[in-house]
Amino acid sequence: MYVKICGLREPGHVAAAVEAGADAIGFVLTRSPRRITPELARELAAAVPAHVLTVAVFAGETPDEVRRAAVESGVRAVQLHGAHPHGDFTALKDLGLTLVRAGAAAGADLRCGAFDEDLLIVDAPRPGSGEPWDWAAVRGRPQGRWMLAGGLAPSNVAEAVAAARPWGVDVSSGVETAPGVKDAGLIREFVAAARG
Ligand SMILES: O=C(O)c1ccccc1N[C@@H]1O[C@H](COP(=O)(O)O)[C@@H](O)[C@H]1O
Repeated sequence: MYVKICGLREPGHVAAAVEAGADAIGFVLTRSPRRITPELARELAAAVPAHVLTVAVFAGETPDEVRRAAVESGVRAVQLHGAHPHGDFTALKDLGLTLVRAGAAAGADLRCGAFDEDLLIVDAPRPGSGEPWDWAAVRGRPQGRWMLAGGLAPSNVAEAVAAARPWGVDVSSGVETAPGVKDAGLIREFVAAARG
């Protein structure tokens, strides 16, 4: 089970996620209570070992804006969340970074790779809201390397995995004590529960 912990802002929480065995760590560089600057993302990413994927999260920025912030932050992957057209992914291909497409299931092409992306995230309608949704509704529909997101937490991730059967899981709110405030204990619990 591939596990991504998203919305990290502090070195201690990055270390907790790495030590807990996360496969990917996300830095939000778009409008959000979790937003950080590309400079801070670069500092945080510098402490992440090479086997853990560092991901910069965007939602609605132009390819040029994404390119600038991604290069500035030194991450190894870019996540475009929401209604980004195929052309946005094509425009970023030459960066040589892992491309992640993310969004709600309704009306979306759920084949990973359909937009030339490397990973797909199937999320709740409101990203980063912590709102659970009907995970079972997508069971058997997404194809390829896809992560389930939206309202996951240590207490429900096993149930969500059993319902949707994803390749991986992605969490933000469920490992926080308040919007944008991560908790090292919840991060550890989440990784263990996702793989349990
Ligand atoms: O986390 C955010 O604030 C965010 C903002 C804008 C786009 C994506 C965002 N995060 C993504 O949302 C899900 C996690 O949602 P939840 O909080 O666990 O319900 C995940 O894909 C994050 O990468």
